[in-house]
Amino acid sequence: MSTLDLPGYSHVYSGKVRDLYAPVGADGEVVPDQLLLVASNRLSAYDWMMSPEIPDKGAVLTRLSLWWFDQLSDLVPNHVVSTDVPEAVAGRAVLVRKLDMLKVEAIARAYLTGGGLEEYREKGSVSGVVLPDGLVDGSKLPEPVFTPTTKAPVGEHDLPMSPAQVEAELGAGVAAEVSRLTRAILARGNEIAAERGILIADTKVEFGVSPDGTGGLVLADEVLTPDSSRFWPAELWEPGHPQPSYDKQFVRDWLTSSESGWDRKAGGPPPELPAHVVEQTRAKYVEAYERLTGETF
Ligand SMILES: N#Cc1c(N)ncnc1-c1cnn(CCN2CCOCC2)c1
Repeated sequence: MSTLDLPGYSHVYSGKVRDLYAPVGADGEVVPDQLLLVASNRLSAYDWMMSPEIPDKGAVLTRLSLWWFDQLSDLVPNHVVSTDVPEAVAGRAVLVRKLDMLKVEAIARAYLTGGGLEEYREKGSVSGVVLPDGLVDGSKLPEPVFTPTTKAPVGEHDLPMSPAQVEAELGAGVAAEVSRLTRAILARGNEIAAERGILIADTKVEFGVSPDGTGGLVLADEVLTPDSSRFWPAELWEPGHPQPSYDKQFVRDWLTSSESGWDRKAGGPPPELPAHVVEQTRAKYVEAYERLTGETF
């Protein structure tokens, strides 16, 4: 993964699909209260980084996240400062307030699948919340459930956190507010997305607080994008089996088809994606953005 040489910025961190830079002042010192959040065109599937990248993915998801921040501004303040960013990352980067980030991945689930379904099948509950009997893969939950995890180091897996662990990490008051806001964000997201034919099964958001201790929780990172959430086409929703992913299904279907020649269980890396899969995947990201926002990419 190559980081960019951005004059006026120093590289801080690279995740699977996004990179973080710190602005550097004329004196060569890092500007202490801002960061540049850059969305790449990288795509991960089945825990592998795909090649080639998906053109415009970073720009589409950045625009979508900015749109959601605006839709949610009555619910929670956010970290966005400006989209006045270096030309090299124009359209796919945001200047943000540097926050003290909470050490909890704030996840809420509106539909049961993935790790939540596994826990439900084992315990009849998820993150301590007892659920009705008879739920299956893709079942809609009576209401969004907060299912927090730790923030594991790169290469390790996030681990489920019990309510007691979250309270120990954040304090009872902040823990309750994080739970409330995370569920409210997903509920609002689904109100809007459902009108556009998209179901958001679950989402991961991140909160921070101002380093000077003033104010309350601030919504950071990205919000309600196909990278942070499971997007499902509403017209294909059918509980009882894995749902098609709005944005990654073309990649998954090709990788698991005989055409790719990839044996996922063998443990080796996946092959290069063919052009038609790359193009179809780009088109799905653009379609999600345009259906949700009503704007043309
Ligand atoms: N958004 C945002 C944001 C913000 N507004 N303020 C401070 N930090 C972050 C941020 C963005 N990504 N990460 C996770 C990656 N960390 C990078 C450092 O090392 C630990 C992992 C933190």
